[in-house]
Amino acid sequence: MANALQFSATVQAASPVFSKRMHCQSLRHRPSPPLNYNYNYNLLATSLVLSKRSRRALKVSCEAASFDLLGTNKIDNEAEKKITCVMKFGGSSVASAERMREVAELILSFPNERPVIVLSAMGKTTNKLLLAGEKAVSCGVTNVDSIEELSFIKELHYRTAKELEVDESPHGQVETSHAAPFAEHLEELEQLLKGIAMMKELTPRTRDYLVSFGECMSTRIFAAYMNKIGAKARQYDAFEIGFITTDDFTNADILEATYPAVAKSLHGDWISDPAIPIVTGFLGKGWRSCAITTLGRGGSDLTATTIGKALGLSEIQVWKDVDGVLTCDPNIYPHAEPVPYLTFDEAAELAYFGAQVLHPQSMRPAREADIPVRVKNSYNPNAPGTLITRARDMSKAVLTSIVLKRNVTMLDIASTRMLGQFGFLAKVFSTFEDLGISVDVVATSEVSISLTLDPSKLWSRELIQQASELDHVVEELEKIAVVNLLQRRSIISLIGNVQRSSLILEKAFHVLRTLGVNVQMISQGASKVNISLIVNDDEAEQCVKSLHKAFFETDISELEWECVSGNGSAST
Ligand SMILES: Nc1ncnc2c1ncn2[C@@H]1O[C@H](COP(=O)(O)OP(=O)(O)O)[C@@H](O)[C@H]1O
Ligand SMILES: N[C@@H](CC(=O)OP(=O)(O)O)C(=O)O
Repeated sequence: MANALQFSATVQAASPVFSKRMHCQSLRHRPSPPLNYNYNYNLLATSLVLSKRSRRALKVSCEAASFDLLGTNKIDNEAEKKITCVMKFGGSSVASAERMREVAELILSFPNERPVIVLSAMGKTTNKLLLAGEKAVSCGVTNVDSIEELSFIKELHYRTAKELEVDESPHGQVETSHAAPFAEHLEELEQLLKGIAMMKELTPRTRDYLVSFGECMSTRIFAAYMNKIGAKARQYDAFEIGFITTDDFTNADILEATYPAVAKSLHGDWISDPAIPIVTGFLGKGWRSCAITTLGRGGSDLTATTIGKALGLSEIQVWKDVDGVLTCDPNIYPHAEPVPYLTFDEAAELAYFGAQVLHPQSMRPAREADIPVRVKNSYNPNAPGTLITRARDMSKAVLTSIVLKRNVTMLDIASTRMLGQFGFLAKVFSTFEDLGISVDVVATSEVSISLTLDPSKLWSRELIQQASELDHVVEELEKIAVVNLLQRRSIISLIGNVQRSSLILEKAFHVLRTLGVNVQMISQGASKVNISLIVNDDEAEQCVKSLHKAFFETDISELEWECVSGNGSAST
């Protein structure tokens, strides 16, 4: 069964439902530093004082939610013309003072644009914060100040502020527009790590609160710098301006109420006192918990597309450290090349199946509002980048990109009953639904089903929990089927013009056969842009390299020659 080659349409995991009504609870502010260390930091994170700013944000969110229900667009058209685009800069683009200077210059080099800026945390700050949190769990309260990652983060932010000549701490002074009041965040971060050390536990909720310091500090420093050089800017914490999410800590989804709330906040301020908005990427506020949530790793892309849709902007730009979306991960194969055009479907599939360059959910708001997304390189702004739109000319398109998702768990499930049994698939999928596990790729026959489990959902849990969950899945499925669990598999996704699937498959199987690789499952997505192949983890990289050579380093006419028939058609 493990090697059985099956072919069927992919059943995509159901998209999260966005219909929950926004619950207008009090929007709470970041907790004040504790008066002493003898506290439960979990309670601390929820028992908060409503600041003046939070009360204003609450009012704005509630008004915006009711304004949405009325369906009336109160924002006047003149104002709508003013903000033109959103520009998101990832961690690599704002990793140092020098990079921040270059990004500021880049923003100001578009005098006709009036952008909203979305920033990620500086460089690898998010990883460092997570590591610091892990270390705090076991290091003991008195050793927190010697956590290496904490020192690194402090040093990086103080040094950057110093090099940019912005005040890091307006304590005791009147807060000026070029002050970057992040010193209090660093104090608070240390208190939080002490809280974690005391509790010896790092919950998903605390993890989100912990990583939020990265974006809160980078945006404050950058906004202060913009003001210092005379470009009037205003910093915003996304969780204070209406980014309302589910309470799925570490992987929250944006709720519908976000769009009118964010539009109202940003437009309102723009109209009364225009200044370039500098917004924290990645962060939101849980609609029930009112605690800070994060949108999953790389979530600032989603912040940017959400703002694009909220404000009805004409373009969404995501600035990275590569020349756009590439034909494969450059870390696997350095000869990867930029892809000039993509459809939303292709980009979404590419991101969902593991291309780190875009957040998996980030295409949804752009597609819903039909706003072009441009992926550009902040290190090389002259490179054309990748333009992602609803449709593109597919007449010459064969393969667009190859994506690798590693460390995937595959299940072969064969019914214990014979042919014609109804309800088998329903039972299998309801088991996954009950256990809250989503499925990536599926191939079925009448009595058997092969599928892979979404590692981002499964692996975000603790290791022990993962193992017991997998055991539980197998146990449940064994009530109706013979189950074979296969770990350390990889999904190779061939993103492109599936109207030419015969050509793609012929070529791909020729390559894989030459390598002696046995494909264990194959599935063609209903989206018609993706063919997924499952192979062993240890064979996967070589497969990607060889596939890349065959598809992208071979003259297209050679591919055409092999193609018996099949004109591409425009994708919509
Ligand atoms: N298909 C791909 N195209 C482009 N980049 C890719 C691809 N697959 C993986 N990557 C990696 O994604 C990185 C860019 O994404 P990311 O780290 O999120 O950037 P940023 O932090 O600037 O937002 C690149 O440096 C590259 O190593
Ligand atoms: N800082 C967050 C959010 C983000 O979007 O980052 P980046 O744009 O650097 O991928 C992360 O590292 O996941």
